[in-house]
Amino acid sequence: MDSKISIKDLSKSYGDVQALKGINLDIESGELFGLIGPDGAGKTSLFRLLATLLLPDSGSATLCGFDMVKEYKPIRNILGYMPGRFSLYQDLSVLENLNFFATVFDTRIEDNMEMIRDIWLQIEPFKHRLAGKLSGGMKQKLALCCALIHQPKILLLDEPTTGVDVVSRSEFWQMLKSLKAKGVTIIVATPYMDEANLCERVALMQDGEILSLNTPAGIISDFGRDLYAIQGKDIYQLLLDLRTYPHANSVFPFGQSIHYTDKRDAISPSELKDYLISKGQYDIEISKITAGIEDCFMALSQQNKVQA
Ligand SMILES: Nc1ncnc2c1ncn2[C@@H]1O[C@H](COP(=O)(O)OP(=O)(O)OP(=O)(O)O)[C@@H](O)[C@H]1O
Repeated sequence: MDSKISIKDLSKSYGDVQALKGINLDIESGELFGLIGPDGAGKTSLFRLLATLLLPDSGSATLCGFDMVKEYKPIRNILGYMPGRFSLYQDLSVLENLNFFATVFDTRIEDNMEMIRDIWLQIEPFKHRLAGKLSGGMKQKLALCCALIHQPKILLLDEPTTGVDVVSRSEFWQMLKSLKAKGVTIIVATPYMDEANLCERVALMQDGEILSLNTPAGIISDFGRDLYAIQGKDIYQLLLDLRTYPHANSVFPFGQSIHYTDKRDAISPSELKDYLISKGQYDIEISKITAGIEDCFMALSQQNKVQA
């Protein structure tokens, strides 16, 4: 069965808040796709519409060829949804949770073991432990097993790695790659820009709109400006001084440095350094760097706000 997702002009508002503003998106069968954006971008609203838990104000979507509104029943059978926050029963054991989700879909754990075996083996030693007593990483693995127990064709994962340690995050992405190899179409929503690089294609979202839709490499190659990392002793004053530099195009704090682009095509770092020294800065280091997804997101977001 073709497990494509096709979204056309999808909009959703809650009162005055326009959560989704005419989203158009096609996701191929078996693709590992990322919805990347900060809190409030509209990722959960899009998932809840696709999971047939909300009705759109306008627009449409098909999943595996089924219409999201008219054919919601077959969609519920071919879709696995792991919501961001609550999805497990904290006062049921690991095994009881899994059994519960299997029963909801009128199936049995043993009939679907092939699909979940790799993940299940990691949590089986804790099968009698209450879900509420599991670590964050273990809860996430159990939630993934529960979302997969009916062998869905499409899997929606809403911020699955939020609040999870680095090792569990990396293990989780490894699991997603194995699921993709089994042919499951996967959409992962995440606020972590670095996770974009683990997807085949991503949509960068903000304020209910898609700012860019491409492969991670394509998004980076569209950045189109020289980017500099600037360090100095007083990072906050450095930020203020750069923001008042007449040639500054963008100035964003980034860890221990400031990421800077200039309005001019070519710049002389020594001229910029002289300006900063004239402002009382010292121990300044300026180095040209390659843009990351977060730099691209900031640039697109700034551009979008200027156009609005
Ligand atoms: N039930 C609701 N009632 C009113 N406003 C809502 C509701 N659900 C979401 N919103 C608003 O819609 C916008 C999009 O929210 P949504 O939850 O879809 O975004 P998100 O990217 O998933 O962010 P988050 O991680 O915070 O959930 C936000 O401004 C949010 O405050």
